[in-house]
Amino acid sequence: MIQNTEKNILLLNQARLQAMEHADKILKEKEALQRKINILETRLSEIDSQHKLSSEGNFSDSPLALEFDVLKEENIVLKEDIEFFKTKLIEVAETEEGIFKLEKERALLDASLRELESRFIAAQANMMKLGPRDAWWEKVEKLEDLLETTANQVEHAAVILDRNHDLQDRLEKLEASLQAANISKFSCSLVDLLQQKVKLVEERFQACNREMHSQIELYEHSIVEFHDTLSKLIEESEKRSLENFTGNMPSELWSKISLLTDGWLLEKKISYSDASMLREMVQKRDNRLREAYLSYRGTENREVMDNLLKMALPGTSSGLHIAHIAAEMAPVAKAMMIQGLIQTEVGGLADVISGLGKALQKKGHLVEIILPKYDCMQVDQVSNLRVLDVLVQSYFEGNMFNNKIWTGTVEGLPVYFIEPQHPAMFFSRAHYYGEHDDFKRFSYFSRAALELLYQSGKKVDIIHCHDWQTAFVAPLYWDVYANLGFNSARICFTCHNFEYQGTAPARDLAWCGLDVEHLDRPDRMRDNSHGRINAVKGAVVYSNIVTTVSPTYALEVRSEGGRGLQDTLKVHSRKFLGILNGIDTDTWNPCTDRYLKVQYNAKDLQGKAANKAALREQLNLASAYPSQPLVGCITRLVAQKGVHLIRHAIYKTAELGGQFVLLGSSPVPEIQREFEGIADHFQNNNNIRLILKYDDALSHCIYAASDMFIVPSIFEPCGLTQMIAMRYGSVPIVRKTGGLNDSVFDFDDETIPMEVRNGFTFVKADEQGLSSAMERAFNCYTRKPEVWKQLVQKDMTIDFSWDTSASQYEDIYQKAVARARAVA
Ligand SMILES: Nc1ncnc2c1ncn2[C@@H]1O[C@H](COP(=O)(O)OP(=O)(O)O)[C@@H](O)[C@H]1O
Repeated sequence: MIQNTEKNILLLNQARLQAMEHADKILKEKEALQRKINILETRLSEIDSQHKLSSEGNFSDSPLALEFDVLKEENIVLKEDIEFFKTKLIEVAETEEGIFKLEKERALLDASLRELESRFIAAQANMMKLGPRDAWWEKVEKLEDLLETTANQVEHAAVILDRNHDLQDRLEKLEASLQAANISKFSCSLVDLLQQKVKLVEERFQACNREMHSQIELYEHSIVEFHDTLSKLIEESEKRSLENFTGNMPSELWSKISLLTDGWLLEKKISYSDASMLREMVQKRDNRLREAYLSYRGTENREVMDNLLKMALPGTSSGLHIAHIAAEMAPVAKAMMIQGLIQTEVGGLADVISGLGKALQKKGHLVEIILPKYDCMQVDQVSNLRVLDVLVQSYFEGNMFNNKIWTGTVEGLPVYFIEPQHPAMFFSRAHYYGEHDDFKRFSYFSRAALELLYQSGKKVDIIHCHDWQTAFVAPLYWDVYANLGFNSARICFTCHNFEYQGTAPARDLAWCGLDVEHLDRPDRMRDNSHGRINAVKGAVVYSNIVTTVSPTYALEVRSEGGRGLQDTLKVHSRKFLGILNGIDTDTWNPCTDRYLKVQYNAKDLQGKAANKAALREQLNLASAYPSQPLVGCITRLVAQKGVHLIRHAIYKTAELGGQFVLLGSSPVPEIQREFEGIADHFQNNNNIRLILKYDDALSHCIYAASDMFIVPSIFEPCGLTQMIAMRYGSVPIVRKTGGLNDSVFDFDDETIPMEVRNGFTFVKADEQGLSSAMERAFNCYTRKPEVWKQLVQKDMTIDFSWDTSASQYEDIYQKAVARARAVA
């Protein structure tokens, strides 16, 4: 469409050039006309003098004298006509003035068009990234229409010029007639003819004049309208680009610049100081850098680089440089269910990395993620994935190994993927976790990730590692890299689940270059209950900040929930705290969720009902009673999630006359088999459905369709499903533990303010507790539909976004950095 617009602009310019030529012609023609009129006047005066001569010769009484008298009168009339002609010519001149005015407008229009063209070119660069484009296209279409109208008017002006030609022809004929009149000594009939022709010319002139004026008026009107649209378009374009660069897109853009910078540095194309200046500008969201990048994007890499460097002026930055080192990240490396005996932490961590990363980036920090390059990751979720023209070497088991470094953006965040060139092919196993050599794989990765940061010459403020897989980063950083002068950062370690601690024989620590003797001590990395070393313990001891994913869980793990680490956590309690996770409110948004049959919001619950009907149809559930309550449950089927209580909830729902949908699968074969048995049992029951697999799309539909949501966990570090359920208007029924205790507040608990009560809870992990909570929920649903509706609406509007949690992380990061700077 932009190309068409540009074509139209070109056509319009051509038409205008033609119009100018025509205007020149009109001028010339006018001059010619003037000359001819002069000639006519001369001839008439000649005739006059002849007439005089004749009068002096006393022909007054002769018929010739009479004829001369008549002619004299005719001449007078003719003179008057010529005078009239002259007036008309003046009017033509005025018309010319109009044309000149028009010409001026055209010049203005030309300038505006040139500006528009350049804005179009600039806008083209961003066009593909603009959000909803309908309004934009509408404007462009309107502009195109206007251009077309203007072009038509110019064509019309050309027609008028043609008519002027016609007029000239007629004048020529008039002249010829006059000559004829001269030759035949002014016969009366010829004079008549002359008069008629003059009249005709006059009429033509008038018509032409009127038409010209109306065309000029129309043209002027179009120009005004054109300018209006143009300024609106410019205003809108500026607004859009501003929105664009402060909204979601800039993340992507800044991430790209950041990745380019690091790539050039690693490829030794730019110096450390240039790279850090560029990074600082990225951190400050410096507009000059953005503009330089946009204008040189698509040209040679060298050119982009030179121009970005030109922009790199020293400055100060308030944002932090934060590098997350993790084993998962949604949606590119969100762990999948693995059939096998090994229990794996899946799901939650991946969501935290992208959710927290995006929220911190929005707050103005420079956030980077380092992940392993798994062969099974979803590469289609990475933008601009490319391998750097450099190999980063890292130490492992006494040797140096090459690592390929891939870069790309995921959800607008810059991500580095490390692909080890190690014979064991650590991350080409078609699985994320659950390999016999996981300890080796992830200690290798931790070392390589630090090596990447070190070799990039980055002055990172915070290195944030997660769970046992990257817990090695903390001791490696302080025992190895700080000694090399790479010590600007503070280490934050988040344990998402103390169930998994990464233990191994002490000697295995040496693989990644850690000093076994130095670390295999009760106050360092030796496990508290057996002789192995413990990766999570090492991170707790060696990190500057230690967090877990909810305040209640942080309390629980200081007693038996710590799975042996309670004493260590108590010793380090001053740097340990719980921060409740958020949910990704872009992914989990019933107003925009593309998986839903109908999108809806808290004010319009009809949409929710439509999703319930759609899911019932999809799963072949009874649909005779739209208000029959539907209970949902989406979970990994592992002991932590309270599988026996989930099973009980299915039967209890059937007993209470509701419908139950379970989406889940288990890495534990016995549990998987048990639930397959329950699924078979209810196969012909049109109120119970068990879908024993991992299905992201279906999970969205279940959140939207269900009225209640069961989370009966034995322990739950944070839990995301209860928060997602609330956002979709499904009231949670949960056990009071960990993050469930921090996010769900019992509807009937009068010790809590009414406005925060949002679900149904039970304390004891037994069937009675769950049954009683379910009965209370069913009661409220069936007996007090209005109260229930208000509860649903309240739940849907609770803010579970990452914003609050990210602010807490920001706060502890900043305190740690400030302490470090004070010490320095
Ligand atoms: N079978 C499944 N199919 C689709 N999504 C699932 C399934 N099981 C769990 N999930 C998703 O995984 C995430 C679970 O996060 P969380 O509640 O923190 O539990 P976990 O302990 O598994 O990390 C949620 O986003 C949930 O929707």
